[in-house]
Amino acid sequence: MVVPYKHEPFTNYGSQENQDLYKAGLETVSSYLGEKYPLIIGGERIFTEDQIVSVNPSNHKEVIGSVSKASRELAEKAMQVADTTFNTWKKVKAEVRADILFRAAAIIRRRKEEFSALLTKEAGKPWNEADADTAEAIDFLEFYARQMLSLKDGIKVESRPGEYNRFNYIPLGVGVVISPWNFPFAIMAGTTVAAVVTGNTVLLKPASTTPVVAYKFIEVLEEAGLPAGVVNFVPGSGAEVGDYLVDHPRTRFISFTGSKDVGLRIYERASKVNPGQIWLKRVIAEMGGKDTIVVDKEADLELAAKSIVASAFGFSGQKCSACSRAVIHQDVYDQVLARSIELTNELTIGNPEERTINMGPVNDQAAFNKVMSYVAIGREEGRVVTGGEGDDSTGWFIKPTIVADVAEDARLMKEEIFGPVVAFCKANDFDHALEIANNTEYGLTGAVITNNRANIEKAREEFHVGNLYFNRGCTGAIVGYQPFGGFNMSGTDSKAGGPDYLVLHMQGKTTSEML
Ligand SMILES: NC(=O)c1ccc[n+]([C@@H]2O[C@H](COP(=O)([O-])OP(=O)(O)OC[C@H]3O[C@@H](n4cnc5c(N)ncnc54)[C@H](O)[C@@H]3O)[C@@H](O)[C@H]2O)c1
Ligand SMILES: N[C@@H](CCC=O)C(=O)O
Repeated sequence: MVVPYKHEPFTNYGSQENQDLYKAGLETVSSYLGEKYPLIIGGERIFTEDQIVSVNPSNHKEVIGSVSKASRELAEKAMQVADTTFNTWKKVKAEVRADILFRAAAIIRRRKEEFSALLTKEAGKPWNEADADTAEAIDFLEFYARQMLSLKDGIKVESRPGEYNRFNYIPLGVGVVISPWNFPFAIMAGTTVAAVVTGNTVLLKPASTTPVVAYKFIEVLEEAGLPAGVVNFVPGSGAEVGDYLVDHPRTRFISFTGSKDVGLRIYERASKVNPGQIWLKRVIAEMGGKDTIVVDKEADLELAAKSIVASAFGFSGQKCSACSRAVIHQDVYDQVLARSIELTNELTIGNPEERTINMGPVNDQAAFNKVMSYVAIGREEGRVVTGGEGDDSTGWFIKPTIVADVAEDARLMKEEIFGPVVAFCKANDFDHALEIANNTEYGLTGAVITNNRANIEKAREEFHVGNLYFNRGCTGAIVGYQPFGGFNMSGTDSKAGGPDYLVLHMQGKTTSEML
């Protein structure tokens, strides 16, 4: 009997014991810095000359590891292995598949601080953010395992006298899982195991700036008993390996999380039926956001400022759910802006290996350049009232930046920045605020801070986002509690961590037997 699902608690780093554990995690990670990692195809370790070098974004001279890079030939080899392994894996009982996930969760729980410390080193996550990423990876394993157990016998359908009808789910085939660097553990692991527990085999292409944590996760799956060939680890260039696998006629589905541009490219390419292909590929695509916190005039203004600052600058604003627009009723705009500036100025920025650091670096030089270019745009489109400076000499650090008095149709209000920059925009009234909140092509998260019940109900109906929160920030969905995914150009709204997610990786089969 499996105990009911409960999300993994976050670690209290106020305790000395937990601080010591985290430091021990950092030491463990330091002991393997700079190692070389192979591809894994059918359990075989393959080293290539061409390598992806993963560096610490807080200190770009520190190499986290060098990971072998798949060529098209190796991607083809991996596809053949995954395709063959599907014939055996699809017949493994759902209980056995689920048990592997439960076991993997237990292994990660035992190595929690090591994984979190690795996320600090490889992705620049402060302790609490790294801990949340690790906890979410555990949650996905625990939640999807239970979901599979509840789906394994199908869904009851009606039968008439003399007839026995059944409706069951069967797996799809080979899935290509393409993951982003910003939740390099949770999203990479969650998307991989959702495909695996439903009986599919996987080619995992992790993001190129965070491949080491993905390799460590594959080791966990192996230790948990996952047979060789079920998950094949094929890091590589998106353009080369990504396109090749997306186009491949034996690819049955693609599970992608990342930017709108790449998501659209995948969606379009996957729609083409290539020679030898006998199915329509399925695409799960979770993409970007331009997420808004709306503040009403009847609201707890301290809560509003705290929610904006935490959602805008948590993990340097590098969450698809991050608040990049604060839309505030004109009557309270000045107060919320002033308090948000004060709170922002209290944030500590630096190498997140130090526990007291609130905000670390951005991901890489490209991210640094992009975010700084939006800061420059912000100077033209509004008033930079705090932050606005960057330093890429040792790591890619950008001060948390507030741009005030931005017009509702400005670029800063429309385009995903994916960094620590938030635009403040004044609304005439609550209806106007909702209109501004909806004026983007995205529709991922949003929050409304208000004490007005009628306005809560209005927003519930009219604020068009996949994840809408009231009187809290707009980040931090919990697996199994707040299924996560967005509308419009934010993706296919697949709702990771939700009750419908696994079904996207399967096909329904009806059998009807005359008795
Ligand atoms: N909606 C969500 O749940 C969610 C979650 C996390 C991140 N995101 C979004 O992800 C983006 C940040 O992540 P990113 O910078 O890693 O995104 P990205 O689109 O640059 O890369 C995502 C993945 O796609 C791969 N890729 C690149 N080109 C490819 C191609 N032609 N074919 C196949 N794969 C290819 C990359 O190597 C990487 O593994 C942001 O836009 C963010 O909003 C969305
Ligand atoms: N699920 C995360 C965001 C994932 C994307 O970056 C949240 O709810 O904040």
